[in-house]
Amino acid sequence: MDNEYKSGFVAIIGRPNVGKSTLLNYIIGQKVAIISSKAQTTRNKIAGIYTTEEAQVVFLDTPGIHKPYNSLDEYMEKASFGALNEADAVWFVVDATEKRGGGDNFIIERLKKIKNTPIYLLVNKIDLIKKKNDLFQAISSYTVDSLDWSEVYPISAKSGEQVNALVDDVIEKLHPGPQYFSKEQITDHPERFLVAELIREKILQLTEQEVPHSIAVVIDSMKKDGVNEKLHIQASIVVERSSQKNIIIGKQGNMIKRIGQLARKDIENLLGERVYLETWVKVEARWRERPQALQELGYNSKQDL
Ligand SMILES: Nc1nc2c(ncn2[C@@H]2O[C@H](COP(=O)(O)OP(=O)(O)OP(=O)(O)O)[C@@H](O)[C@H]2O)c(=O)[nH]1
Repeated sequence: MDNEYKSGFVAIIGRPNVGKSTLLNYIIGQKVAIISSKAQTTRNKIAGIYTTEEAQVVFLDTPGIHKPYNSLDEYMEKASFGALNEADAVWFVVDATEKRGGGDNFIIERLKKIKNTPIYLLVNKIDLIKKKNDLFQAISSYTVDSLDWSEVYPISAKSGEQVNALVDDVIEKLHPGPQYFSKEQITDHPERFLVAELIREKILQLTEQEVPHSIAVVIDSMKKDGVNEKLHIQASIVVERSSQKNIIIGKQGNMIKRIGQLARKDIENLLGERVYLETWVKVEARWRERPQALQELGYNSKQDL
């Protein structure tokens, strides 16, 4: 009988928008990675921590992979492949409703270089597939002329179908190891980071087109003046052009108000306390192309890779 405590790292990788963050959130049961229907939502490697009496699994959620375009994209790509080197297992997630494409092949080629680590194929969004044959075709497009997957799981990160079996399976394959984090901890990122991500999530959800990729959110301060006081959070929303600033502020400040209201609700749920949220919108021309600006805005390669 094997009573030893097990632990390990599982990297979740895949093209943008395939449902990696949704899967992580389903498993952890709390909002640790932000979700939106716009691609490239996840920028930093986020560890979700799943702890049971028998095992602890640290999940590394990686930014979606695509061809590097600017400094920020390069940073995102490095973060994704960096996570693979720390992993005891890799979950490659694909979208059952999308055809296998160049982006998938690019990742598959990189995955081929990994030795001695179980690599799973997760065919996600099966709740959207109506015909059995369509699912069969989706799966076989990733199994033929591809990697020799350790396991193949058709799943739905949204409804949770097959997700528990998948988690049990990966735990089964982990080696004995220590419990790295306390059982209450669900992520290793500081609260500030999660708070900033929740604000960014609301902007992504409420604005359209060019604005989303040109924003960063920085938490300037988080403090409490007294025991019974609300937690006072000051946040800056950084954009690249003044036209974007106008969009985020909205007519008579309506947009920024709405962003603040929705973000505050989620932040209060996350932290379990009342929050007073103050936001400013700042213009920083071309911040995505300047490594210095990326560092200042918290995309610190030394710290995060
Ligand atoms: N129907 C359905 N939708 C899903 C499922 N999983 C994810 N989605 C949706 O797909 C979209 C993208 O999900 P995310 O979890 O943000 O995808 P991601 O892979 O983390 O995206 P990036 O952060 O851009 O890399 C969201 O609108 C999700 O609600 C699923 O199993 N079924």
